[in-house]
Amino acid sequence: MSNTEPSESLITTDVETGSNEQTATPDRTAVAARDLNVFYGDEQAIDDVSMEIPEKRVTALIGPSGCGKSTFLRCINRMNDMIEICRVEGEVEFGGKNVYDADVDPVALRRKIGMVFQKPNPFPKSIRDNVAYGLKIQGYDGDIDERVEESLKGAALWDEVKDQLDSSGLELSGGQQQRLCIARAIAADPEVILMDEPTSALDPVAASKIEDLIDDLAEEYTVIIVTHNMQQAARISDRTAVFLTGGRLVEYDDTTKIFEDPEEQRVEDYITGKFG
Ligand SMILES: Nc1ncnc2c1ncn2[C@@H]1O[C@H](COP(=O)(O)OP(=O)(O)OP(=O)(O)O)[C@@H](O)[C@H]1O
Repeated sequence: MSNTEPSESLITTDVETGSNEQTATPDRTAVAARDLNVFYGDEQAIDDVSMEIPEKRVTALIGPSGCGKSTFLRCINRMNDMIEICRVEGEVEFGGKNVYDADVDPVALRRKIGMVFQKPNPFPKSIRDNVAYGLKIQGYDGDIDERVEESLKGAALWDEVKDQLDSSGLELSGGQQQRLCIARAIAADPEVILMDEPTSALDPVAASKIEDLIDDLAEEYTVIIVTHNMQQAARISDRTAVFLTGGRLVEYDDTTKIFEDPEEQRVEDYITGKFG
């Protein structure tokens, strides 16, 4: 939330030299979870999680299967609203507001906080309409073709599809379909893009293109990504949050710190493959 003071832990200073000649710009917080608890019926999936996620950075959520990463991600844009037995307590602050406040429109929220899923899910429509569909529904009054082009460029797909915009999105390869879904999210002009294991259904070459794209996206958007692939988290993220069983956030820090010198033995054990 841009009107919130950045937390001290996110302020980068040159500790070694104490130099303040190059004053680093402190990261601003894009999304903050506060005392978040999530239940499916009687079962608790997220246990009292608080964390501030910096703007225009890549934040990775890692941890063993079932530890609540996807649940946490889905809380951020209220995708869990779709799950009847799911109950959320606590707050997720975005844009200076708790997204769970009664006056927040979840549809508008999801335009600002887009989502990309594990399996690419383009609509059975043309490439153009996949990107334009949301704009049309929204009653966008700008130049739709221009926006389609910009979004496809932003998703590093334009050069590959510019001559076939009227072909079905389903005819694209898996990696291209995933980039089309990213273009669809970008078209809505989001601030945050949530990604739930966006490369796990792709071959290594397609996955690597998405990783490069994520790096570019972070220049403009806040990216929050769930990944099972620790090398991927280490390669692409600035911050890493480690969740362990029971939906507890065990450690959250700069990615290099998490991977090179974690505070918690449990985190080191997880990262070195001793469990999970
Ligand atoms: N729709 C649902 N209904 C009931 N329980 C659910 C639902 N979704 C998740 N859970 C439970 O909540 C807990 C956390 O699941 P979640 O999918 O968030 O974990 P995860 O860390 O993303 O797992 P994975 O890495 O396997 O995708 C698990 O115990 C899971 O069984």
